[in-house]
Amino acid sequence: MFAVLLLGSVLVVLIALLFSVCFRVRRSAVHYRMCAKLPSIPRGYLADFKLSIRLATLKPKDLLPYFGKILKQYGPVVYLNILGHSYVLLNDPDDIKALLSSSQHINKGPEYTMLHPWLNKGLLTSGSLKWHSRRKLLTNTFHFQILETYIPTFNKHAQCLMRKLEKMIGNDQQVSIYPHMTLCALDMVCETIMGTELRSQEGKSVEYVQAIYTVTDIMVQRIFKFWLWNNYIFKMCKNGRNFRKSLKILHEFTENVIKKKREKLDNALVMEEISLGKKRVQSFLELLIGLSMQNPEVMTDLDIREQVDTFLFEGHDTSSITMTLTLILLGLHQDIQNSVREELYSIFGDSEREATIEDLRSMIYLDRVIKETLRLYPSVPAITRKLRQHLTIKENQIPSQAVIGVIPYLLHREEKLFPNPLAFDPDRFLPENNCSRHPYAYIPFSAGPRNCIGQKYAVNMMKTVVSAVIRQMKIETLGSMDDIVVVSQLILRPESLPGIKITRIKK
Ligand code: HEM
Repeated sequence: MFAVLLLGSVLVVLIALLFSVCFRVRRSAVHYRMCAKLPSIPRGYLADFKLSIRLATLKPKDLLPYFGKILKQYGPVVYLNILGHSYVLLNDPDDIKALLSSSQHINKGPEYTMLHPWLNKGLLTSGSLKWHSRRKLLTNTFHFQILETYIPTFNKHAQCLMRKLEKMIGNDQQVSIYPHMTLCALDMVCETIMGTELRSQEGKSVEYVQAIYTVTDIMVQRIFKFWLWNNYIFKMCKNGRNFRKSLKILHEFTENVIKKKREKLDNALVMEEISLGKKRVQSFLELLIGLSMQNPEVMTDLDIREQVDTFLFEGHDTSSITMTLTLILLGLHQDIQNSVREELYSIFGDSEREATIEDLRSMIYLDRVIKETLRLYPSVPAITRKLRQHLTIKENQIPSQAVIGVIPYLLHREEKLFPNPLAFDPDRFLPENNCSRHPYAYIPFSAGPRNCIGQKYAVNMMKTVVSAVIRQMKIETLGSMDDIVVVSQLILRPESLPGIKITRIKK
């Protein structure tokens, strides 16, 4: 009897396995049949293998131009088979709208899993279920009334930056502003969102910033170098060891930020008020700590750390490169810089007072300058999604499980969307020019339900810093636009930038 039962069970398991294999093979066959109908670069085992090798061996600075060439030759919809994985590049605003505006296609591509050891399932990397509840929760902490309270902190750190830049005035030295902008942005994000002073501009968190560079650099290498995909191989190689070392620095840093905040809130009464919802929640870290007290299983320490890591990274790295490039581009276009300064004089006159939220709103021309900087150099140069269902775009149907890549860096340089695309011209964003443009032709903050939660925050921060500099200093860039060399490392990073010369403006 026992033997019959055992035999029966084995049979059931075998049949289930057989069905599962058949289902997968069938699904895979359907998948590849649908992919075969998509416009593509030359196909075949050899061509696919060559493509994978090419991507793995390209220099980082050549990646975006390489995808640019592919899109020019085969686009705007191109299928790529990278080691058996289906990728589809989209470069038409209508198709991009179909993808990004959908509430179905909100799961990120597999490259984001490389971020998991660092950001775990923070807002940027989480999948649908967790993402929905967290996004709803955290959106409140970016309400415009809360953003307004951040302006004095932005001013404080902008003034600290000014004091550092002033030391570089007049001694004919070439200034590399990117490291200064990075630390300034980090101080701002940490103090506003986390409510904790970092003083990185005073030389306190250099190790953290260096660790971010190491981690993002290694992650991008891993995305394209398929032999590093395997966890064991990765762990054993030099890159894997450096990655772990830097990760330790990053996690200790954020754990410290959280610890400091917890200490600040250690006053039992304040804690009680937060958990009872009596106190107005000011920073998002307070909100998360308050929730973890009410419901420790729903908001664990790891849950808090993943959001802190995500917001510190996304918040400072994206804005610092944009502020740097805005100043460099203004230094290359003196007429545009003068127009920005005129606008600032019309707002502030000769006064040296700090900017208010109303002032920032009045900086309409500077707004266009920042938009144009983000057009040429979107801080997030590429976005991916993994389809959970088929996606229909015009005559093409892309199967579920395919990974879609949208590359704002290339989209924003399309001649038919932005004539003379390499020219720096803020007037492209005059209302009369905006209204005839497709809303998905310009997407530096992405679009749809998974767009950037920090967009307004970032614009306020960038206007505060750039206006503080341009009100008091003349920037001259020593070089040309060709000297701006950027690479895609999940976010845009400079490979080399022209230096600038700073002169004080005589009043
Ligand atoms: C120039 C500044 C910025 C740019 C260009 C930018 C751009 C973007 C883009 C394109 C995305 C979508 C990424 C994707 O789909 O993979 C995104 C997401 C995100 N950004 Fe920003 N960002 C900026 C500043 C900020 C700031 C200041 C913060 C926070 C303080 C922030 C927090 C986030 C978060 C948390 C997400 C994930 C949102 C989600 O998936 O729901 N960003 N950002």
